[in-house]
Amino acid sequence: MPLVTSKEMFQKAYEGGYAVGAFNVNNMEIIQGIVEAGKEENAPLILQVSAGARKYAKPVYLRKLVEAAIEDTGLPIVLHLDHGENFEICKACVDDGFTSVMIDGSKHPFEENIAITKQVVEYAHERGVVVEAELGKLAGIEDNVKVTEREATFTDPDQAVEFVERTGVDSLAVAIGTSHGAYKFKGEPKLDFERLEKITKMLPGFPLVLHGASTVLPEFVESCNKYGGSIPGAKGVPEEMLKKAAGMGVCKINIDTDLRLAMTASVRKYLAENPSEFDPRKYLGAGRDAIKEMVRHKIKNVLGCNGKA
Ligand SMILES: O=C(CO)COP(=O)(O)O
Ligand SMILES: O=C[C@H](O)COP(=O)(O)O
Ligand SMILES: [Zn+2]
Ligand SMILES: [Zn+2]
Repeated sequence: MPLVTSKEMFQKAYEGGYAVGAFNVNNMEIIQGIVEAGKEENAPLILQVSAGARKYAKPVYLRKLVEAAIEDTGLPIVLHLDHGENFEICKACVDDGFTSVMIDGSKHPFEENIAITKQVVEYAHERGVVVEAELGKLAGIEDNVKVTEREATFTDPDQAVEFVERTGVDSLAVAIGTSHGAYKFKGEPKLDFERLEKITKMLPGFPLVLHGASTVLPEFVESCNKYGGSIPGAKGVPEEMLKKAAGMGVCKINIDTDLRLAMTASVRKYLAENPSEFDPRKYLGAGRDAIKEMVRHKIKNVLGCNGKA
């Protein structure tokens, strides 16, 4: 099975009322943990690479690791660029063999976002690659740029329809109250489901994407803090809300922070409990196992994409 696009994946997910997990990858252990879980659960997978990940690992290493994951598992896997900020990085990834790219023009005014998205769609579609765009602005941290809650804006449903029609984009990330990182809510978690419902009704059959969708499970935060970490007050999107969104046209759910927490908690614990151990395979192996368990949990208990490969 070669790399696939998300076209058919999203269609099946939309009709089935479930979502496909899009997991951020940065190194071999993360990739192996994710695909081992995907294989055991027979789930379709989206592996996404940010600009920061490309810088950290070098593009060729990530691409070859994902190729290895496909050869190893035989799963349908989408290789996706996460938050491409301009045409050039999207083009580089299309040319590099990615099957999906995100052009994130959400920080630009509406007309500019349309123009830049159209340019990417044109280039990508000619080469059989699908495109995700973003409308509305999420709060939180992205590539070290902090968008404050005041600067964040929710997606306007009328604009979403116009945006999709004019750009020809394949999926759209919407802002309904989620945010990137481990600090998503100060008080009670709340998402604007009325807005989501409106968008879904006005764009029937069209796949939507939810960014900033980590749950920040308390046991992992507690474990980080117990073994020398300091991440007080972290809070994410409750699992029930993610399940609800998956039944409302959201076909792709982005998860990065929960992987980071799983890996960090397990590495901290391993090193704290085994102070004389210095073989990186031991603690990175513990990190890989934790990633695998986290992804299995997401696939089975939150996304509902188990058995859908
Ligand atoms: O949206 C994301 C990647 O694009 C990840 O969101 P989290 O920070 O909630 O994991
Ligand atoms: O949305 C952002 C993702 O979590 C990727 O984060 P990063 O830019 O630090 O790799
Ligand atoms: Zn964005
Ligand atoms: Zn994101």
